[in-house]
Amino acid sequence: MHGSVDELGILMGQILFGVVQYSRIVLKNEPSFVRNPSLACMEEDVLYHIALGDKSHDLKEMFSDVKFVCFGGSPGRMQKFAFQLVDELKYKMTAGQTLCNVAGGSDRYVLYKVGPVISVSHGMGIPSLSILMHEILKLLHHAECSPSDVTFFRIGTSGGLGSLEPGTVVISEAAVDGILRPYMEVATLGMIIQHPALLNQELNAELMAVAGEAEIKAVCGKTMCTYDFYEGQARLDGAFCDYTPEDKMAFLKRAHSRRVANIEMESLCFAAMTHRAGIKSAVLCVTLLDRLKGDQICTPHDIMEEWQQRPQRIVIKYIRKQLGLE
Ligand SMILES: O=P(O)(O)O[C@H]1O[C@H](CO)[C@@H](O)[C@H]1O
Ligand SMILES: O=c1cc[nH]c(=O)[nH]1
Repeated sequence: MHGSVDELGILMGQILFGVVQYSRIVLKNEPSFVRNPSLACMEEDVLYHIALGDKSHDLKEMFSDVKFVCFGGSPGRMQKFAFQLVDELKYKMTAGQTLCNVAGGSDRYVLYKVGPVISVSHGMGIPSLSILMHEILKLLHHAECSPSDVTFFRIGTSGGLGSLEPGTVVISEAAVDGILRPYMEVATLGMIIQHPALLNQELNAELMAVAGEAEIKAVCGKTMCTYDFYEGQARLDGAFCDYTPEDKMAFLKRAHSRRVANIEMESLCFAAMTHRAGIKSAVLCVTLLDRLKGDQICTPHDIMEEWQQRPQRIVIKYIRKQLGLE
């Protein structure tokens, strides 16, 4: 790309036009973990943040049987989830064997594999998830998994809106950004590219049915994904706050009137990147509080632990069904 303003203008026009086309082409295309011709020309692909690589590791041997990838923010939660999978999937380990963090060579994320399931932590916020998503998608590509056979889940926590009893699981029908737009914007080559943040309604219906069977209270609704926990989510308890309690309530009520059921910080990227790859995915987040009633999260730890398990229980039951274990 050359530097003149005119050339840049033409390029922007072409690319911006191309983006509109591009979104449509992606929808018609077969699912694909990667769409990047440069990858084939690289001598080695180093998945730096998960300390794996396509030359340093036999990714096909390690991961070709993966069918489900479960993401969640905290390393501890995803480690516990992995150990729970060992029990629930009746995963056989030889004497003295234990699960190991496959991404242990890096301390950015943890990644465990239990049979056909990956449990991986993504940290907080879109930038952290986005890095991991690129590397997980490339990992599955190098492992020669089939994109139409793999399902991604985000199992997390959120703030609820609109008289949802805390502890309710929200299954996201779509993700919207902090000003309620249904796409993730990525600044690319000096331009803003918009990627639609869509999720799979069929999968959502199956998950709602599974939640019903497990007697876990769950609802479907839009999820607002923000870039910040405090001002981005209209909290009054951040270090800075330039709005009134009335402004906060008016904003949250407006969001709720547009079908927003909960607020968290990764669903937009999760939905946009899985949709772009054509991979089936779902976001299930338990609500930790009703944001129309407050901002601070002060529920006792043991209750919170039990609530956090709820999205995990739904996903485990769904996976067990898919694997013919129930
Ligand atoms: O779902 P988990 O991982 O708990 O993440 C939620 O909690 C964090 C904020 O406390 C944000 O990352 C938000 O999305
Ligand atoms: O209110 C909340 C609770 C959890 N996570 C969020 O992002 N917001």
